[in-house]
Amino acid sequence: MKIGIIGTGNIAKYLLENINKNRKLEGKIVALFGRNEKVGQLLAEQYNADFFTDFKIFINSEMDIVVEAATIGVTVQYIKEVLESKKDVIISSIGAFNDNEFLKEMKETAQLHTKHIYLPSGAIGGLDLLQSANSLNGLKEVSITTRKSPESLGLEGVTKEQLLFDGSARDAIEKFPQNMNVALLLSIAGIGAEKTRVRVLVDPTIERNTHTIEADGDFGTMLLTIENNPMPDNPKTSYLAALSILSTLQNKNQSISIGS
Ligand SMILES: NC(=O)C1=CN([C@@H]2O[C@H](COP(=O)(O)OP(=O)(O)OC[C@H]3O[C@@H](n4cnc5c(N)ncnc54)[C@H](O)[C@@H]3O)[C@@H](O)[C@H]2O)C=CC1
Ligand SMILES: O=C([O-])CC(=O)C(=O)O
Repeated sequence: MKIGIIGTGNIAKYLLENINKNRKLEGKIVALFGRNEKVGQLLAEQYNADFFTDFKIFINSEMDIVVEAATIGVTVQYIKEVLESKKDVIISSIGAFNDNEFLKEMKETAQLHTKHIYLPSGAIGGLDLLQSANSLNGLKEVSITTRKSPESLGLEGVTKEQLLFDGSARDAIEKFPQNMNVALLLSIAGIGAEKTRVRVLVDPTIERNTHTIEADGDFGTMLLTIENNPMPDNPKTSYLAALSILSTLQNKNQSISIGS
C-alpha cells in the first residue's frame, strides 16, 4: 500500500516513524504534502519519502490512499480532489463535515469514483455501538463531556476547573476546531450535530484528555470514559487519535472486519 500524508505535524510524524521506520504496516508513506518547506524536507529526508508544496503534483503521484492530518480548512479545500484523483482518504479533521451538504457531496464524489472515505474513531470509542443503536432510528440522546488541561486548550492563567462550553456539537467544533473533532464524529455516527450535546471543561489538575460519552435509546444506555494520554509534542492531540489512523490502515483490505 502506498500512502500519502497531508500535513507535517504531530500525527504525520508519528505515522512516518511507525510505518516507514518501525514497519508496523505492510505499506510505505511515499509522499508528504505541506506548506512548511523546512519541516517537510527534513521529514522527507529522515523517512525516505517525497515532499511537495504543490498539491497537484502531490496528488498525481502514485498512491493508494491519502491520510489527512492537517486542519479542517485543508480538508474542505482538498478532499474532493483526492477522491477525484482515485485515492481513498482517511480524515482526522472530522470537523470539516459540520456542513451536512458538504458531507453529502463528498459521499457522492466517493461513490462516483468508487473510493472510500474513512473516519477513524480518533480519540474516542463506542461509535460502533451508536451506529448499531441507531440502525432503526432508536437512538434518543448522545452527549460528550470533554475535560482538558489549560495547555491542551491553549489557555493560560487557569487556576480552577471551569465550564467553557455547553451546547451543540455544531457550535462546539466552531468554537474549538482543534479540540472537538470527536464531537462531530459522534454526531455523524449518532443523532447529528444539532442534537448531540457537548460540554467542554478546562481542568488545571489533569494531564489526560478525558472524554465521557453518554447515550440513551431503545437499546439501553451507554457510559464510556476515555482518559487519553496526550501526544508528547502536541498536548491538544490524544495519542489514541494517531493510533486509530494506524489501526485504520492496518485493517484496510483485511478479510475480517470487527464491530458493526
Ligand atoms: N478525530 C480526532 O479524534 C482527532 C483529530 N485531530 C485533528 O487532526 C489534525 C492533525 O492533528 P496534529 O497532527 O496533532 O496537528 P498539528 O498541529 O501537529 O499538525 C497540523 C499540520 O497541518 C499543517 N497545515 C496547516 N495548514 C495547512 C495548509 N494550509 N496547507 C498544508 N498544511 C497545513 C501544519 O503545517 C501542520 O503540519 C488536526 O486537525 C486535529 O485537530 C486531533 C486529535 C483527535
Ligand atoms: O485528541 C483529543 O482528545 C480530541 C481532539 O483533539 C479532537 O477531537 O479534535
